[in-house]
Amino acid sequence: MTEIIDDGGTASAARARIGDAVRARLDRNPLVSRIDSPRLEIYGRQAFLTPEECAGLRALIDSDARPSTLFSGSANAEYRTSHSCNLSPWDPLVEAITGRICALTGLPPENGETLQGQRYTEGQEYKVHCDYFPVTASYWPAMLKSGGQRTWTAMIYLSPVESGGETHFPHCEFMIPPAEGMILIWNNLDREGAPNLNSLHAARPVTSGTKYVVTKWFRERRWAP
Ligand SMILES: O=C(O)CCC(=O)C(=O)O
Ligand SMILES: [Fe+2]
Repeated sequence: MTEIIDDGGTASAARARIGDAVRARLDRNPLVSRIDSPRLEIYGRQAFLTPEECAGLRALIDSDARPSTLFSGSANAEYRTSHSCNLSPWDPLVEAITGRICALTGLPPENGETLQGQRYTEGQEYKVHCDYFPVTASYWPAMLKSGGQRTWTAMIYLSPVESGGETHFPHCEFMIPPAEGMILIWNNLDREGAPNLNSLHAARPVTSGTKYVVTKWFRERRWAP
């Protein structure tokens, strides 16, 4: 019997290569800017989606959103107070936008989890967390089989927010205010392919207005839930 090596928490040449390829591709794109941070690889592109596309995705989220759960499956009233939903990959708008995220990053569509929509009304937030999986978590063995560690996150803001709702990276000492249509792309792993603690982030509480986002998390291998 071959034993599966539980290496999602360590450096890995395969994961480092994914980082290298995405970095090279984004660095070459004149529409994409690297956000200056020594501790985290993070990029942004304004107006990745048109206002009409943002409105279309907001309508899909409004039609299906329910109270968010945490990855562990527990509904946590305190920690992630937004509403969220998985967007159907067969919806033509979702399909088109997913294709564009993959073209932008060069990441294979089959490694991407289902596009998730999220809505935060006033007072709602998603407290500090990492998108990569802790290998000590009870759900890690299942994640290892379903595509392994998460690598890059792509997130698109779908609405302007009057105040609050910034995406805050506390170890990097910056936060990004939502701008309708803007995509943020960050590497949850470091250059060696190990989880990067500095990718810790939070969605700060919305203080006025409503915030909508879609998030796509990519795995190191084909996602097979
Ligand atoms: O809404 C945000 O600004 C962050 C969302 C987030 O962290 C996530 O979906 O993993
Ligand atoms: Fe996150």
